[in-house]
Amino acid sequence: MPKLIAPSVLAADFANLQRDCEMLNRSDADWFHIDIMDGVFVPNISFGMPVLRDIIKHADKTIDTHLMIVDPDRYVKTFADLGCDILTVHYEACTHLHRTLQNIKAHGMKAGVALNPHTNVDLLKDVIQDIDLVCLMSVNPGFGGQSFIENTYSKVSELKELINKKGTGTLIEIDGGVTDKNAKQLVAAGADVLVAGSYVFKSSDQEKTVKELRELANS
Ligand SMILES: O=C(CO)[C@@H](O)[C@H](O)COP(=O)(O)O
Repeated sequence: MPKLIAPSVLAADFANLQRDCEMLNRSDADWFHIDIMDGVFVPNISFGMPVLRDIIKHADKTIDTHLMIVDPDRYVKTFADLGCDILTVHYEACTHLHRTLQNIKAHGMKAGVALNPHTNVDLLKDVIQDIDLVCLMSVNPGFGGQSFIENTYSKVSELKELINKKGTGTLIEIDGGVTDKNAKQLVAAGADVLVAGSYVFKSSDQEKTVKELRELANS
């Protein structure tokens, strides 16, 4: 399976969201990565349902939604109704993670779990068979444009080993500080999906950057 690129819309120009969505539609991006932040689980607020509705209206690719919110169960139905394809919740925000994952799947979405940089991948060993995607945070969640945490490579390898051992086919997504400098090493360690925000949207030729990052990840 080819390695996937999921540009993070958090780094888009919010005054020109339709333009940026159309750029992603034209580009080699595989998914739209959407960050929802509540100002409680993380010290930042991104955007909510009305903005997400408009993004989805203009997006013609898989909608990969990363919830950085407390008590995500409250909104599972809402995100399903809006048209999200993948719904990722934080391990650290879920008291009953297994129940939350079943809830997401019951609403017709793929279920993802994100881990903060300090959270050990071993904690997923009893639930990995219920997870479609693990999002390893390679920065502390809450903001775009931060530096990649080098310890991520060993976490990817450990997680890949767990997934292979259990034979679950769970995808590994890396989120935070992804660039051409770390993409190849992340893929070599076992990553399947690379999220890139600033690296794509702050570049002078965004479509070309997506194309080159995708080629690099699959070389
Ligand atoms: O979830 C987050 C941040 O919390 C990410 O999705 C960022 O949006 C990635 O941005 P860059 O680090 O690539 O700028």
